[in-house]
Amino acid sequence: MAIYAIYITAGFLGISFVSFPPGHLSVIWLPSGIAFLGILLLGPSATIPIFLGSLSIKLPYLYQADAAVLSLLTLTVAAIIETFQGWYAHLLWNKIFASRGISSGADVLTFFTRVAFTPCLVTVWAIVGLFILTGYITSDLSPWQLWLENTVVITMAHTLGIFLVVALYQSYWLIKQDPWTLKEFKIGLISIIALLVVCAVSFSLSDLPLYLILPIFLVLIIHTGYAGSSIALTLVSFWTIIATANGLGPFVAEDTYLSLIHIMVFVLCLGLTMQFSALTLDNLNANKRDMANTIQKRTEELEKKNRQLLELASTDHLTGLCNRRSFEKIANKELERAQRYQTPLSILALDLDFFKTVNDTHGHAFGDEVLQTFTKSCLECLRKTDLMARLGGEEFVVLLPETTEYLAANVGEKLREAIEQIEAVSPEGINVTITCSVGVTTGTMQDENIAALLHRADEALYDAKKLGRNRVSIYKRMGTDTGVILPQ
Ligand SMILES: Nc1nc2c(ncn2[C@@H]2O[C@H](COP(=O)(O)OP(=O)(O)OP(=O)(O)O)[C@@H](O)[C@H]2O)c(=O)[nH]1
Repeated sequence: MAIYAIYITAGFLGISFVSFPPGHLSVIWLPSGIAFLGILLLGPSATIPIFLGSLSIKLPYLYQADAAVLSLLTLTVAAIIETFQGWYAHLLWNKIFASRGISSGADVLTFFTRVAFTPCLVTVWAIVGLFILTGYITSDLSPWQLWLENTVVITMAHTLGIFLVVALYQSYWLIKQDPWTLKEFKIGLISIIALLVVCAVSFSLSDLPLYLILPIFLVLIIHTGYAGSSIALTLVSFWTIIATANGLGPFVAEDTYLSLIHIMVFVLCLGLTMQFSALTLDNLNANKRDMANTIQKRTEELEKKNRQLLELASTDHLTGLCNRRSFEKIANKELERAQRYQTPLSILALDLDFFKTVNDTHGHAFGDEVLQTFTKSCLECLRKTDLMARLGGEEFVVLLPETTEYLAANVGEKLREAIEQIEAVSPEGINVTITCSVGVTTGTMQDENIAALLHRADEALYDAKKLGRNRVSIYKRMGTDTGVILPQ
């Protein structure tokens, strides 16, 4: 019902406002576009209202009471041909554009020639022939000339009808999918008003300002793309047709057919050029956006990979602790800070006792498990501000900021006791106890870097091993080595 109402409204408006005598040749036959769109959207069920609409529009003008049967027969055949035109156009659309719509500059040309023009070309000559044969279109011209002129003009009218309706429909969807921003809306509105003013001046005072529509269209294309330029095209087309039909503007010619051809060529050239440019620009902008998104995505991926690499480069893969490289970097900073602010800083060197035996007896994989359990137990005893690292093999170190030598020794003792409690079950089901030796030292103002502390902690650790293992040993200073200036 809605299709029927829209179809006959457009048809009667076309006939009354934008038709030229004789024979009510509409310049742009919008019903052909509505028929196409109706069938495209609603399927076969739309053919009935379109057929009835086509019949209804022509009835008041072409029905002759004295030849009622012939009139009705002619109108029915014409309505069938027009309905077929919409059906055929929808078939072509489905074949070419169903999946992508009109989405590039080249598509505009393909759509115009294949979907809008071809169905009109194969149907209009028959309608015109029928009207000439039945005497509805007459003139002084020879029948062939009359047929040719009318076929050309009406084919173009129907083609432009499909072209403009589809452009408006696509614009509607584009704006619905991606609504205009306030800026786009303002620019679109101002440009369209400017176009209408230019048209008004051109059609009433002088033809010259008509050229101004080109730069205004350019602004519209840049800011509102295909959607804005299609809306403007429709408005300019109707403005042109109404003005010309009223004898105004540059398209008025002595011969009606010439006027029609002028308008059609104008609308056609303007439409194809603007839509081609708009879609090409829209695609360029879309590609630019895609490219920016891809670059951003790739950059984020790269940053993530870099972070992972950095983590891998600074972490020991078995225990998840810092490796020597990252430990030294952090510990050197801590040492500088301790020396600068005169705060205590100590380190512990830890080494599992007889770990080689564990490996040799129960296998390397179990040895790995022991190293992980050892790490976990140590971390549970330490503060978040302490830093434990694996320097290599079964050699570990703990950095204890804000911790004096005495307190560090206590921490070492706590760790030693915790490790002693570990009961690891070997693959053979044997409970394996482990112990560790700990060397303790604290920072001095003379320490140039953390390596000096590591060296002393190692010496203390060596002492612990020498004294029987499973014990904590504090580095003993002697002679020149007594410069402990950091608070104790
Ligand atoms: N399972 C395992 N073993 C390791 C790893 N890194 C080093 N080791 C082993 O740790 C053992 C260290 O042995 P040694 O340096 O002789 O020391 P130890 O047997 O613990 O004896 P002391 O330190 O004198 O008590 C060697 O057998 C190494 O193969 C590792 O990542 N996983």
